[in-house]
Amino acid sequence: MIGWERAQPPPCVALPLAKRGASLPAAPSRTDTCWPLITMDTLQRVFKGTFVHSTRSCAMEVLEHHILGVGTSGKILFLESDQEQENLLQKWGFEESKIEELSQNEFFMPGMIDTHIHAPQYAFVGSGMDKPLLQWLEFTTFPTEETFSNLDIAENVYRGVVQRTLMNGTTTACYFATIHTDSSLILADIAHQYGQRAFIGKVCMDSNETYPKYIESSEESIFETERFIEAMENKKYNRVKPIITPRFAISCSEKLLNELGDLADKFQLHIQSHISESVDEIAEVMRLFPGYNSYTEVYDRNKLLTSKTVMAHGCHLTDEELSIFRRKGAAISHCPNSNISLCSGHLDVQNVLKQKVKLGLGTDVAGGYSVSMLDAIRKAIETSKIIFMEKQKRKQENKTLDQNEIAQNGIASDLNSVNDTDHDYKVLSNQEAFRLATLGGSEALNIDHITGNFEVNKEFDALLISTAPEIRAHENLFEIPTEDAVQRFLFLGDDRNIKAVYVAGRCVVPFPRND
Ligand SMILES: Nc1nc2[nH]cnc2c(=O)[nH]1
Ligand SMILES: [Zn+2]
Repeated sequence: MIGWERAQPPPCVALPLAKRGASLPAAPSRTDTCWPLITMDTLQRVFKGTFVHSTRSCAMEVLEHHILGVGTSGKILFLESDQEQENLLQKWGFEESKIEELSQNEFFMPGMIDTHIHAPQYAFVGSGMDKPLLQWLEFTTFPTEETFSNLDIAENVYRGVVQRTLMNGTTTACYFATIHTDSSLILADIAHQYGQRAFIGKVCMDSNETYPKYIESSEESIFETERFIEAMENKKYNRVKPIITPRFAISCSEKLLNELGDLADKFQLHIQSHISESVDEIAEVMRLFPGYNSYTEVYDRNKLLTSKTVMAHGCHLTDEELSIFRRKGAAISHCPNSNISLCSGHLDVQNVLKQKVKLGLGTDVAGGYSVSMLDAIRKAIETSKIIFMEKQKRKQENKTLDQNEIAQNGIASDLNSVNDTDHDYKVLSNQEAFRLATLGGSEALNIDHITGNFEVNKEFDALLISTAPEIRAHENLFEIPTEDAVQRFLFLGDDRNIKAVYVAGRCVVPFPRND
């Protein structure tokens, strides 16, 4: 079994974290069956300053004057008020002089989680933005992806996308590669080399009416997916895992979808695909799968909707379909840049959250033109504002219709009445968007027991942010309340503000020098 499994109660465990520390328990004897499993985490680094993260109950928690300890395992051992400093140092046997103190302009936030990105499409990011989805796939995307049978092309583009996303603060990326197994393995290796946490999907597609050159048979697709999974297993990467990746229903036969569902189950793997991105796409799916009632049903009846599934877009899902997502514990990756760039539609984030469906953000490079998750945060907020304005406009139009009806008939029919929920619509807050890019992403990928915020025992995936005035001279971010500095970073910041990136406690940006 591979993947980041939620811990089963282990047969034998080390002491609870709170009890670990300076006074180590005696090592068990060699004959003790627990011996190989005991690992003592020792305190490796301590940071002091401001930490900003999300929890289940608080979209954005700002912890000033705090102290955070990271163990050799890469896990967070404590996060407490710095008033506890002396006790903590004593308990963990750590020297005060080794504490790394942040400046007034700096804070730590969790690493961002891109729940949907196409690594090969980095090759043409920012171009081909003048077509709707299906034409864009046919004329821009498939011809480019086809060239990834060439391993040199793959190596070059994949190195670029891993470097660029890491520099922009993506500590976890859920990647689509191409149909080519060997170049997909190169992507896995590069993510591993650079220390990025990643899911890698060898893309599966056995149908392609519009561009038949970029295709595999269903047998080949299953055989190659198994080869990919096995090769990944043999590599034993700690933080890079395979993910079952049917491209979308249009490019997969029912047989292929079904067999991929079986593979996901057999190896207990994560699953990713696209769903209900554009109206034309949905019509095509319903034409190709006449025996199904909805797009969601196509995946669900083929065992592709599980608690480890993340489906990109979902702009046009009905509430009934969303309720299937909720029941199955499947997640949606909201890709607002792509939704706008390809004129696919808007996802109503507030409705998805109301329906209690797991939700993360994705860049969807290169349907989306930015590799930055900060851009995804901004576009998610802007999309929500557009929906808000549309609802306001509808409300105003209906009010006018009502007034006209009253003038004519003395009473208004309720034909024009706006749904109650439309009146309550709230724009997605900055804090909630921040949560979607961090903790939400970890929930969507079902790795929230490992990463997503600064809870003790999770791995330290973090960004050291600097809002110092010399970085952006034209905005005075100096000496403003932390909440305001965070908000301004979310709207105005970029990779220049990201001074360091940590994955599981290891500094991965700036990149280590080779000399
Ligand atoms: N945005 C997007 N949608 C898709 N649907 C199927 N393939 C793709 C893709 O590469 N990008
Ligand atoms: Zn996509």
